[in-house]
Amino acid sequence: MIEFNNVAYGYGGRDLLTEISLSLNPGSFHFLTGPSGAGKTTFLKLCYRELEPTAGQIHLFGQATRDITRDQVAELRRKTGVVHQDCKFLDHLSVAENIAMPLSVAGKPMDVANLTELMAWVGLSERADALPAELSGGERQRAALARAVIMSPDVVIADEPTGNVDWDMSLRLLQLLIELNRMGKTVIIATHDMHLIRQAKSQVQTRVLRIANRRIQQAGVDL
Ligand SMILES: Nc1ncnc2c1ncn2[C@@H]1O[C@H](COP(=O)(O)OP(=O)(O)OP(=O)(O)O)[C@@H](O)[C@H]1O
Repeated sequence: MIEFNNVAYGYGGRDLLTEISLSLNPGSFHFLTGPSGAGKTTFLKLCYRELEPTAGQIHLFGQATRDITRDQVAELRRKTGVVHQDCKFLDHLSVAENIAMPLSVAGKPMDVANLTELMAWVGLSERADALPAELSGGERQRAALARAVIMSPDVVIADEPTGNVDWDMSLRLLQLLIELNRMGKTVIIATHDMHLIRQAKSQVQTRVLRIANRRIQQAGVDL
């Protein structure tokens, strides 16, 4: 589903990531960890073709990213739901309208029942008409997750989804991501939080990837 073949990426001519070869299978659950500035967000951006590698090849859904057309990029983005680290919203629109935004951008009709169900799933039914500025950190993250999955993507990528929330909320967010994985979605989570990884390991088969020395290694079982 996501294949890296001897990939390198750097900003300004200096490699940040190098010799990355790995394969993420459909339905798998991955954590990506590593020190601040190691390149986690950069790696995730390569996984949804926000960035193209400076060397090597990436295949997403069987397609070489280098060769794909603009239309195919749009299609590929629809298959991948992303929860960004800073989860931005359109401040003048309600939470429900923000969550439904990917549908309007794609020119798809809004299925109200589906939106209602999705809002209930993330526990935001009561906040549908609120403005983003009125949400707590945990509510923002859950709204961002709902927005990321409204197009029924095959892959869900979350960049530090629990960075600014307490432990109870972290567990709640993790639970939602585990549920998505049980529905068959491939899940990739970047996090510093080893407690979160341990918690997930007790519930779901996960692979932990760690960035060290510009390379990505599979972490051992000692986490
Ligand atoms: N657009 C950019 N231009 C130049 N340098 C960048 C750019 N984006 C990121 N970097 C640099 O690349 C390095 C890796 O950034 P990245 O955000 O991928 O790391 P990270 O592991 O996600 O960090 P954190 O855990 O702090 O979020 C950092 O040194 C960062 O300053």
